[in-house]
Amino acid sequence: METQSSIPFLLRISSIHVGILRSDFLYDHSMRITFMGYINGRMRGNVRIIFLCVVSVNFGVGRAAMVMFRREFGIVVMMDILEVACLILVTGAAGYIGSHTCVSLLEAGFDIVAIDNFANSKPEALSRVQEITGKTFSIHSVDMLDAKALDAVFAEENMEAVIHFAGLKAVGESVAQPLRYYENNLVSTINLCKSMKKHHVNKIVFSSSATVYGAQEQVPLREDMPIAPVNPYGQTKAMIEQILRDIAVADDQFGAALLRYFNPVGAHGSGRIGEDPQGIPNNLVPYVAQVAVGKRAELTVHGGDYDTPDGTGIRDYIHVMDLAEGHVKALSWVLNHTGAEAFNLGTGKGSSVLEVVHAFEQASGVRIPYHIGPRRPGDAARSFADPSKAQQVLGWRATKTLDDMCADTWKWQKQNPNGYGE
Ligand SMILES: O=c1ccn([C@@H]2O[C@H](COP(=O)(O)OP(=O)(O)O[C@H]3O[C@H](CO)[C@@H](O)[C@H](O)[C@H]3O)[C@@H](O)[C@H]2O)c(=O)[nH]1
Repeated sequence: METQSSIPFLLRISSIHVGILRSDFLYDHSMRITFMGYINGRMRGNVRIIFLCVVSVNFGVGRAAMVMFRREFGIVVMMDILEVACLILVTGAAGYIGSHTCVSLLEAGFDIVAIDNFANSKPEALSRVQEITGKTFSIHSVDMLDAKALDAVFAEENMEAVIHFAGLKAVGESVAQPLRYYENNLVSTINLCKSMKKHHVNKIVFSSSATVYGAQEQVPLREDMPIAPVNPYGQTKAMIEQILRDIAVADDQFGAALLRYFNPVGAHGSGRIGEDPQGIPNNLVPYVAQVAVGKRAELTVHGGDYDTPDGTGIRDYIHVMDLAEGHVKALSWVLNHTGAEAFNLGTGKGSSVLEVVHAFEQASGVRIPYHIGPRRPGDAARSFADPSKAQQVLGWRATKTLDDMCADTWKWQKQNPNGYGE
């Protein structure tokens, strides 16, 4: 496996522009391959025509470095004969990781189609994605258990690939309601794969989870370790990974990136989008943020007697914007590859519960009251990634620190004490 970053694209003749060339003219439009005819100003019988073929398929990298003419006068004829229109379906787009990934996709130059049933998320998240990026996209309010409604989206839009986030995700709830989890997560994915096949869409990035590893003794966790999920939520992630692997065996055009996230936290740097848990947060950082903003009295630390330096559990927290960038890299990879591959998306560095609490206190300037309670059933003492495969194959690595994660979470929480509201 080698790092690969070129992007396939659709070609279409889009437009012809004729204009006056001024000094420092800059034609800056990523995502286009532009064929330029330049007629210079000295029209003395020997009109010189210079054809330049300008290639920009860099999805945002070095946009401004495209073409610069330094001529005082002249006529420029620009014919956009080829246009990249790489349209990506994002399922569960309004969710926490989905909405942040939409921002990264749009900023990288992809077009998106968003679908969500808004069972656990708010349309406001997508309005804010449009506000942050200044870009619009179509939004379909669709429950993926409704195969017909889902297929209608495929019939209407001409997608290249899918990023599949949609699914139920609460571990405790999955133990209490296993059938609901198996039905929702598996049937919606099967409906998705059927529509993909019918409409010849054969590339997918799947939102898996480090939870598929279960309670492993050995850390860091590597993709080639056997997986052994310990709750129905984790089982659904492992089963979907297997479904996608099986499709890849049956269809040699099919490509799937299975992204195993560690502990996503943080928010977009604008503070406009972030995690908006329903009810009492199950996860550490949203809970700490709600204590800091005064919505909860104190944190219960689940166990202070683990075999770790301060006795509290260790996890690999990863900034949600690093994770979002990981999806863009995985998408670029999957568009150029077939087969199914799992990738850990983590930092490779573990932090204890108390380290998180103290980093949050630093970032917010607010003291976080806590007490040490009993261990939470099913929790491992430590879990962190070996992220080297994603680095080598996708060319991705996390860059943000725990302090960045806490600062951005705090900004979001302070600006939006009630999340996206009603
Ligand atoms: O109120 C709380 C909540 C959590 N913790 C501790 O904080 C750490 C992190 O817990 P949490 O934020 O709930 O994350 P995980 O239990 O590691 O699970 C997350 O990470 C998994 C991936 O490894 C995902 O699959 C899960 O969906 C996601 O909830 C653990 O040591 C917990 O015991 C507390 O002490 N108090």
